[in-house]
Amino acid sequence: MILKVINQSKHPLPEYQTPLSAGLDLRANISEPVAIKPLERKLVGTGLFIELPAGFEAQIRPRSGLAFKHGLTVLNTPGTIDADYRGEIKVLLVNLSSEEFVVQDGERIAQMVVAKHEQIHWETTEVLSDTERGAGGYGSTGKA
Ligand SMILES: O=c1ccn([C@H]2C[C@H](O)[C@@H](COP(=O)(O)OP(=O)(O)OP(=O)(O)O)O2)c(=O)[nH]1
Ligand SMILES: [Mg+2]
Repeated sequence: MILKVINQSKHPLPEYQTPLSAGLDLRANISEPVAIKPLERKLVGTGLFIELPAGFEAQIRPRSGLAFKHGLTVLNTPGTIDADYRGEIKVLLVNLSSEEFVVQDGERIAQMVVAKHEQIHWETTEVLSDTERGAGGYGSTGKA
């Protein structure tokens, strides 16, 4: 699909790193490095503004490498970019490690997955259909 974008960052547009990648890596667009202390969170801009078609959302997800190596993840993962949002795409990073992490300008800090979604209309009812699972959850299938 084609996605309209305004690129106000100093970096090239995000790219799929491999032919079948689901996510486009997003780069930090910052005037100076951003230090994130242990358990601190920082909102980091990308300089990107998009216009998603109706029925689509963009999800902002962590990069597993940063999470594994540095404990750096996206606090609100998956972040939701609504189709009617016209502001800058920002990434809410949180440092879950015991060491400070410094984000550099242009660093790939998260990935964006564009996905279709439904919008529902409620139908209020008194009864839901019977299923084998019923109300079981939270590990219910592991029990004897
Ligand atoms: O990681 C994110 C999450 C959200 N947004 C932008 C796009 C999204 O459309 C808007 C609102 O996000 P959300 O609905 O998650 O936040 P909210 O706390 O419910 O704020 P609002 O009342 O503005 O919807 O903020 C981002 O740039 N990055
Ligand atoms: Mg909201």
